[in-house]
Amino acid sequence: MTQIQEERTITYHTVELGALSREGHAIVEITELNEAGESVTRTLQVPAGLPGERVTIAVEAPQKPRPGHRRRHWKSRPPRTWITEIHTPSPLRVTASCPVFGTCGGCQVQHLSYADQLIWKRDVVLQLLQDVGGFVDPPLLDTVPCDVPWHYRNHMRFSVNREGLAGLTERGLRRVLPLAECPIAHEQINRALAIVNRHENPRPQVLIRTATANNQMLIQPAQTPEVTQELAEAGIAIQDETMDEVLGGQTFRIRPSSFFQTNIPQAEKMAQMVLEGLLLDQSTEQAKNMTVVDAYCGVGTFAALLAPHVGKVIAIEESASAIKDARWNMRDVEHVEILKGKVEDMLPSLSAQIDGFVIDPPRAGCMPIVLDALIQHPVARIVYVSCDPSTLARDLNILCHEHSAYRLRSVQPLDMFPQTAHIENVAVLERIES
Ligand SMILES: C[S@@+](CC[C@H](N)C(=O)[O-])C[C@H]1O[C@@H](n2cnc3c(N)ncnc32)[C@H](O)[C@@H]1O
Repeated sequence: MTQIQEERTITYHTVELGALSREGHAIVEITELNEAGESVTRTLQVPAGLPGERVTIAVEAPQKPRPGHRRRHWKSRPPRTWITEIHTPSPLRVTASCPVFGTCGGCQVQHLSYADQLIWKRDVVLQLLQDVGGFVDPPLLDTVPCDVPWHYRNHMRFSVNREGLAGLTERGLRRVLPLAECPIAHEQINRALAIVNRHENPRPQVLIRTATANNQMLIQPAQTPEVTQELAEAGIAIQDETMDEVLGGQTFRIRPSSFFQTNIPQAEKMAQMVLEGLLLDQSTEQAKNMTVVDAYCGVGTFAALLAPHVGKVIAIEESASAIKDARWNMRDVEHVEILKGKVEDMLPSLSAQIDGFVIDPPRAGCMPIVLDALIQHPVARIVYVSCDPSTLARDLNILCHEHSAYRLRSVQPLDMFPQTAHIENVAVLERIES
């Protein structure tokens, strides 16, 4: 069936859904006739669908540019697809708790039971380690669950609509969905959002970061004295420049533009994995003689937690604001050297004898020059913290197979972002003695 609504062409198809893609959408193939009457098969991603389900989907043809209008995007966008009716639901389906799930671009797998989210995430990592990493039988552990998989995000970026209301953007569109509350945002953020939205927000975005150990909060742009007063009456202390958060028993000062872990209970577990991975098989005395590098150190999270256990920590970070925070956070630690710059620039010229590395790069993974340095000067142990399993698998392949410099000891998926398709991993590598 085809409907034309306000120049939007929508076709409807009743289909059986295939596997979940890495983006958390169900894959399906549909065959249609094109304008020339030829049969064309397309692969589509169906949000909020699950493998094996029989559903009717609506497929919206991308709008053609109007005559005389320049194209905004060079690449044509995939058609918007949504489920209009579920005929046979999957046994793994649960009712999503959020009223805008499926429409909002924030979460992808709220409709999949939490136990199955964990299994699916491990399967995604396994596939990538095999296909991209070249590991036949990788030492992959089960996904570590988040004890409470809701209201975990301590940092949210909201967009503002024409009426000045802050919310999340609709999947595939730029329309803002004003929100009463978001089920993955920390409760303190939801309380603040409700207050901020009593007033017209003048800027296109509102960024809210909350502490979980106390009532401190950072909001950008700065709020008016009236809003700040209303927040104070709700028990929220708006900070001017920095806020304090506690992780691993230590207090970290954080500026709005510095990176900090988003899910504190899971970050506690991750920090423990980093320490154990790096210090494995080392006696307390041996560890005290180690020099370790915390590359991409942010505000110094791992460096500060490692410092009490090792002889020296070298922490490297490029962001000026994170470096300011890291210097403050480790102001009383003598055996930490904090270097401001890009890891790819600093690493090749490090002269110290290094015993271990923590690397926690952005989604793009490590640049070839960083991997080269790790291969040319192999260290006993690397703990690689990754927020993108595809770049992790690529880098592990280079370190372990293309150059056979390291053996992969373990890969531990950790659910930092429940209800979403994001997957965090901690991989432990050890040098192969030549
Ligand atoms: C995923 S965060 C990890 C931060 C830290 N390990 C933590 O747990 O809080 C990545 C960090 O790397 C920094 N960064 C990104 N590219 C970099 C580069 N080429 N050299 C140095 N730091 C970089 C970012 O500013 C960010 O602070």
